[in-house]
Amino acid sequence: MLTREKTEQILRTADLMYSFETIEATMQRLADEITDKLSTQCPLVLCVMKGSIVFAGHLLPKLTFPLNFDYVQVSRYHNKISGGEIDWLMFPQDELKDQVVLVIDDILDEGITLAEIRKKVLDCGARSFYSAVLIDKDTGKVKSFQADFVGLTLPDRYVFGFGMDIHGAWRNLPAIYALPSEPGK
Ligand SMILES: O=P(O)(O)OC[C@H]1O[C@H](OP(=O)(O)OP(=O)(O)O)[C@H](O)[C@@H]1O
Ligand code: HPA
Repeated sequence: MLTREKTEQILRTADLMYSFETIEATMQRLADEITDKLSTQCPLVLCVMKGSIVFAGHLLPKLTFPLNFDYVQVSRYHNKISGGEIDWLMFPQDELKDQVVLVIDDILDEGITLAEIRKKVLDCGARSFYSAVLIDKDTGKVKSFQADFVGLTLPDRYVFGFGMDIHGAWRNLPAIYALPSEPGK
């Protein structure tokens, strides 16, 4: 875990990428798009913990149609800033058969996490799979996964805030920040 001093220093040297106001407006647009597509289908909405807790908390009250809710918990970054193997910590496999599933995640980076979740959800018998992400990171590479609903895009920098962590910290920030860009990027 980071010290308090180091945690505060990270924020002081970071760049603000999206304010709370921008994120809130984006949330309403996403909710409208999701409503257009899924409002008659009583979807099972799965939020991907931990990162999407803040996104889910703001988006769900804007989805004013019948739905069911549960969560998946996976970790691929393990509080680091580059990804590795996926650890499956919670997966509600018994609930998925014949469901229209909407998975909501904070960030689509390399796309590995959501590609694996989609495979598992469909293997468990879901009728269809949709995904909504708050951030789609422009990695400059072809991804194995595209989201159906995308909030905002960001350049290929490590970002945190609004649910996303930096070494486990700052998920609680109401805006999105990026670590200083590396020279040459
Ligand atoms: O597109 P990818 O490169 O696979 O990365 C995206 C995933 O990484 C983060 O989760 P993380 O493993 O950090 O766990 P967390 O949600 O607990 O922070 C984020 O919340 C996404 O689920
Ligand atoms: O840039 C990121 N920030 C936080 N979590 C992440 N998971 C994948 N990429 C990121």
